[in-house]
Amino acid sequence: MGEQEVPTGPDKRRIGVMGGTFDPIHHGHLVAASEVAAQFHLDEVVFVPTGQPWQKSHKKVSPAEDRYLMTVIATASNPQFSVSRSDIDRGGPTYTIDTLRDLREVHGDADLFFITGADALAQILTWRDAEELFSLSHFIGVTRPGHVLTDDGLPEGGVSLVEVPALAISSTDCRERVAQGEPVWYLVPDGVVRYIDKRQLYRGE
Ligand SMILES: Nc1ncnc2c1ncn2[C@@H]1O[C@H](COP(=O)(O)OP(=O)(O)OP(=O)(O)O)[C@@H](O)[C@H]1O
Ligand SMILES: O=C(O)c1ccc[n+]([C@@H]2O[C@H](COP(=O)([O-])O)[C@@H](O)[C@H]2O)c1
Repeated sequence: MGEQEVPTGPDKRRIGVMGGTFDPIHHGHLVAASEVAAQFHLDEVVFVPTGQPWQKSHKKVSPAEDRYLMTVIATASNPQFSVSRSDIDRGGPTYTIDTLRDLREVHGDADLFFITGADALAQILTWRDAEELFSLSHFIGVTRPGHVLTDDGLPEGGVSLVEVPALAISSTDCRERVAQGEPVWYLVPDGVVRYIDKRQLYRGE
């Protein structure tokens, strides 16, 4: 496993931020967060489920409370992982610039490391206030099967690229499997399988 050197202040807490729609959260998200936490010696990874993901407004997205609870269930057993309601409670469309400002208020002068898959990293220049994002957090792009990981066009020194164990899992595929009556065991944590069943999510989609 690689060890990563990135600029940081002395004795500052190092906090990973894993933003996502998490509809549902799956093992691809969890492995990415775990691997980055290990390689970057993070003290904590905060998972932040989106409120309204504006770039997914053409898609049906499950209620925020269901996505929040699945994220809590999936991360509960890891003492390094926590979940923030910041994007959900702010209301309106979710912009990462707001997420990072909120986390800065809560975590003082900690170093923030925003974790994105290769697909999300490729879109980052379309995000609100893209140029300012890099002054609030370091960005970590992780490999994802089917996507090319590159920092082309992104600010020098603002992004690290990291190889994580390849899990060809997507939330879209999980939703489609449930809709077709196929299993999602071992693609998502056991408690999330049970929660999807209990709340009858993704049926008939
Ligand atoms: N299998 C995976 N490997 C690495 N990164 C991933 C993986 N799945 C998702 N990510 C990253 O996790 C973050 C949140 O992803 P998101 O919640 O949109 O999941 P998704 O599987 O891409 O969902 P959907 O299929 O609904 O678009 C994004 O930065 C995304 O790139
Ligand atoms: O800030 C933006 O404009 C922006 C646009 C699209 C996505 N994001 C963030 O990127 C993360 C992954 O988003 P998604 O839609 O792939 O789940 C999540 O934290 C989103 O809030 C942020």
